Amino acid sequence: MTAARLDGLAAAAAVKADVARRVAALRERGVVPGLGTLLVGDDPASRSYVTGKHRDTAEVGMHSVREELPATASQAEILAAVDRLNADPAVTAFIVQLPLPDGIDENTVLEAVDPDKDADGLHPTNLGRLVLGVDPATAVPAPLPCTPAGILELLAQNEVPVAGKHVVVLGRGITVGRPLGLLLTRKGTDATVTLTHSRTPDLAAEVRRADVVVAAVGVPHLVKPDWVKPGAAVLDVGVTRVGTTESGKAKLAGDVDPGVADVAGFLSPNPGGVGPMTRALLLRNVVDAAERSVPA
Ligand SMILES: Nc1nc2c(c(=O)[nH]1)N[C@@H](CN(C=O)c1ccc(C(=O)N[C@@H](CCC(=O)O)C(=O)O)cc1)CN2
Repeated sequence: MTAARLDGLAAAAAVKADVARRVAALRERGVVPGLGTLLVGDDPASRSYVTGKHRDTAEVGMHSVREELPATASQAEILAAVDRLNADPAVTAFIVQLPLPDGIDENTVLEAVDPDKDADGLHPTNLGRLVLGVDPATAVPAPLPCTPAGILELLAQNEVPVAGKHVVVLGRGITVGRPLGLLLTRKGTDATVTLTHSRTPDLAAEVRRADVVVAAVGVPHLVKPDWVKPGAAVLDVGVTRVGTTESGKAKLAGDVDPGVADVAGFLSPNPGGVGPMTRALLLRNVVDAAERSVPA
């Protein structure tokens, strides 16, 4: 078996086309949605993700505002930058690029973001709304964390069902695993989820029971072909820089062994799978926030 490719670039293009249409409609009403970003430090991966986010905003007709601080910035300086973005009328919603440098309390920084301007869905109020919103029909509208929402969109566009299926998520982090478990178990989505982590005793045995596997741990090629049920859908989210090419470009490895393509029914490439969806769903969160801010 060769797995069908869950092409994140194609799926992200469809999301971005819809966002661009909605941005154009808002502009006709005099509203220009704006994304703000705050980058602290000089991690090359974070810098390249933030640069990509600004490129995306230009592509869909949005405005963007970029705040940068050195790796030596204090917690107070970071909180002051968050306050500037909270107060900036040109910023509809913004993100604080994670991870923050060692010694900075990430939760305090995320909590300082105005929940109405939270483009990442990571403010405790918005995560709480996700917890409460097990029934989307009665839920308060709130941004969803971008990678989990992107994974659901990628599966939906490729008609991979999750309702009634067993999804095994590897990784309990706040940007992917934990909110993904909440999203997948909402009414209407109706998956059964096993959320695994570094202390799960027999990871291979858990993964073998999965109809859908989401690997978000950052361990190169952790998920082996003999862990995967034939025909399962496998989403490769984690990424590790494992060196540099001769031309100086970073060499990346996903969490999924390439041999899994011979066993799985569907496989997201990495790069080119979930990463572009994370960026596209960020744009959707910003345009959602802009539409919420104007009368219907
Ligand atoms: N505030 C946040 N910080 C971080 C998040 C997040 O959702 N919010 N997620 C990740 C990083 N991330 C977005 O910020 C992100 C990761 C990967 C990609 C992406 O498009 N990757 C490309 C490959 C890019 C490369 O060559 O390095 C791909 O997969 O094709 C976009 C965004 C942690 N921090």
